Amino acid sequence: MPIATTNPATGQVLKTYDPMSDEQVDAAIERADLAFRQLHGTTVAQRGRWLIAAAELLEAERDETARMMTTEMGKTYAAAKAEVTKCATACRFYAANAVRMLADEPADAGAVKATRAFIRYQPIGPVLAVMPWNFPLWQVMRFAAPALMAGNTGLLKHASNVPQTALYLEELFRRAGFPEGAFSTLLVGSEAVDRILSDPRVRAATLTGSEPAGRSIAQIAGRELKKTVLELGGSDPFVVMPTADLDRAAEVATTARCQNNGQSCIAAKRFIIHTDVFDAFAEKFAARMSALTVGDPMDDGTDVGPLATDRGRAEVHAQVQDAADSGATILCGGELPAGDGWFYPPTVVTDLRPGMRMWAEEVFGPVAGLYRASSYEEAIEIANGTAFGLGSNAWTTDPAEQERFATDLDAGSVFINGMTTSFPELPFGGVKNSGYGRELSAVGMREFCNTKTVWVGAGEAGPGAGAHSE
Ligand SMILES: O=CCCCC(=O)O
Repeated sequence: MPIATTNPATGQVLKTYDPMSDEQVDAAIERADLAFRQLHGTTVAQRGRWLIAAAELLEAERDETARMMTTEMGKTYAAAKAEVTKCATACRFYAANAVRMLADEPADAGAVKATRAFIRYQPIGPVLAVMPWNFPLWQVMRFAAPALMAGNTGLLKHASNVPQTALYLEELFRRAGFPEGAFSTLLVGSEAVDRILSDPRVRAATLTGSEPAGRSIAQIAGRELKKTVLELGGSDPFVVMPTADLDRAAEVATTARCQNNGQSCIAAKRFIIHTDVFDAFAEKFAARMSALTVGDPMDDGTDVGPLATDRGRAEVHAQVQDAADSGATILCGGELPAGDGWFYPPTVVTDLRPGMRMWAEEVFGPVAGLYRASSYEEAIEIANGTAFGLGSNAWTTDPAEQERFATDLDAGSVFINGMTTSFPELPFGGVKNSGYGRELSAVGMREFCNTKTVWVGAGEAGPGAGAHSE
């Protein structure tokens, strides 16, 4: 894929970039390594001041930054503005909380025969971040803000269709005051990742992206014995039980499926509805999905903009057609629109069966699959019956059922009577083929820290010397 900005609303190529040479990449790695040593000599409070400066820049430049993102990947301007604001909030959150998150953690010295014992969180060095286009600012920020606060440096290999956003991020951190090299963008194709991650100066990698991309990074990192955090695809269930508020559930389901033009790993994708309320929910949901306005993402009245790439749209349509050809019912949408731009209508498909692509695959567009469950147990079986386990949603007002869903849904998060979303305060990540490790919160920040055990004895032969063998 060429490194270029192509407006998904028109299909027009607006700007192209030459990939960086190996020499340029090596120089950036060297700068990241030097900046790591420099950051080591700074306090958390100093790094917090730089991060607050980044937040201020984001807030001041919100509208033009949002316009750039909309032009590069098609999300609505309103959603892009919200994304910039969310990034600023995350910067402020980590600036305010990193001292607490990185503080030495005392342990029970007596229990380990020490005079003092504690855990110290220390940075590990330059981290490679391989990031996707769908939340081009946020996905990077949720890695960068905690990583920089911890004292790590970042090397960004962003998706090839968002080069302007990638370059903006490098500039943002430099203008905010972080040392040269603390955060660098590498304009390279994915074939360069093996060489970068194999460099001994690069200590770890984080990837948000597809399952194949995750496997590839994990393979390289395994060979090189480097830590990875992987946030991969999802096919999140959205279960609706008879006690749920159906109007509210249908409204949130529509947002949960069509947020970001349907292109979010944590979008609800499989709607598992109890038989008793299936018909009522299906009617309300299809009506809401059909009422969404698809069009120019810069227009305030648009709910759903174009998909980011022509290839992505072709894939979504092929999945819908495969279901229709195999006997599924299309309640709304499903037609490829004529004209320029990679638009796709909000679509609801039901009567899905095993063997259809939509049954097993993630659909990365505004397409919902509706499934019928005759009991709680069947709902759980369908919900957990995929290779993914990122987010999950369940709608019920029965407290006992809420408890059961919280335990039984096999996913990195469970949202009851709401939709999956990310917060700087809460860990974010998945299980099964949705990846491993966590981003955000103290848990995410510590993924790229050396969790160092410090044991201090009195120096006498005896307790300290013998402690390890007991
Ligand atoms: O594709 C992943 C989307 C994550 C969005 C979020 O963090 O809210």
